[in-house]
Amino acid sequence: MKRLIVGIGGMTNGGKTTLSKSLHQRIPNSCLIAQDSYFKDESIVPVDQNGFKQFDTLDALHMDKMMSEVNSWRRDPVSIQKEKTGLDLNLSSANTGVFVLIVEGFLIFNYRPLNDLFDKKYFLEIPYDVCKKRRSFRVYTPPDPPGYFDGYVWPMYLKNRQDMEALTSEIVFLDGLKPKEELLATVFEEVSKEITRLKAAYM
Ligand SMILES: Nc1ncnc2c1ncn2[C@@H]1O[C@H](COP(=O)(O)OP(=O)(O)O)[C@@H](O)[C@H]1O
Ligand SMILES: O=C(O)c1ccc[n+]([C@@H]2O[C@H](COP(=O)([O-])O)[C@@H](O)[C@H]2O)c1
Repeated sequence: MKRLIVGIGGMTNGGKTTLSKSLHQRIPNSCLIAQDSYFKDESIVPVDQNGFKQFDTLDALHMDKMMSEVNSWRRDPVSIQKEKTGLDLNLSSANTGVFVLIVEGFLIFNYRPLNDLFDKKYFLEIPYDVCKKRRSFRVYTPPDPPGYFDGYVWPMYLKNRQDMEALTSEIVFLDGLKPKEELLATVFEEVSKEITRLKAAYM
């Protein structure tokens, strides 16, 4: 049984969730893990010197829990898939197939233990004004307070991006302004090639 782990990183509102969900739908035997399911409760997230809650850092996330999910999949992708989809796989397809884990999130390449696991890394980027506009339509829990984007989110993006580039390489940067269908086609084609390569190596 072969495994492939694909990372869909990117800026806030770059289009990670949209792309990852479509990719998951298109790829058989795939699972999806989203980093924003692992935010700590706001009551334990500290504020910075400006009074802004510090959500845009690894400390705001239960990365231990996220890693344990990822490692469960690595140990036994068939069981995890069955758990998530309710569908059983026959043994021969379980043995010969390629299982794909899609991991999406804004800090997935900043966390070394996770970053080390990716076979393919994509990063969706969009310009400042588009990012600010898309974010203004999103309602997080808790919602962004006034001034949060310019006072906290954007400066943290710049810092996190610098840290990411110091830590990792081989990232494919994607222009998040491109139509959703085009982004999906690009990534799907590359991942499909990798699946074919792994299948051939298996035979
Ligand atoms: N390629 C795209 N072109 C235009 N809008 C997009 C594109 N991808 C996503 N969006 C929109 O941008 C917003 C944020 O998308 P989302 O996938 O939730 O981003 P992220 O998960 O990176 O925060 C949503 O309103 C979504 O419909
Ligand atoms: O999902 C949550 O619980 C949550 C609570 C507060 C804030 N967030 C924001 O979620 C952002 C990352 O998610 P995303 O989908 O915008 O990439 C990050 O910029 C945080 O400020 C997310």
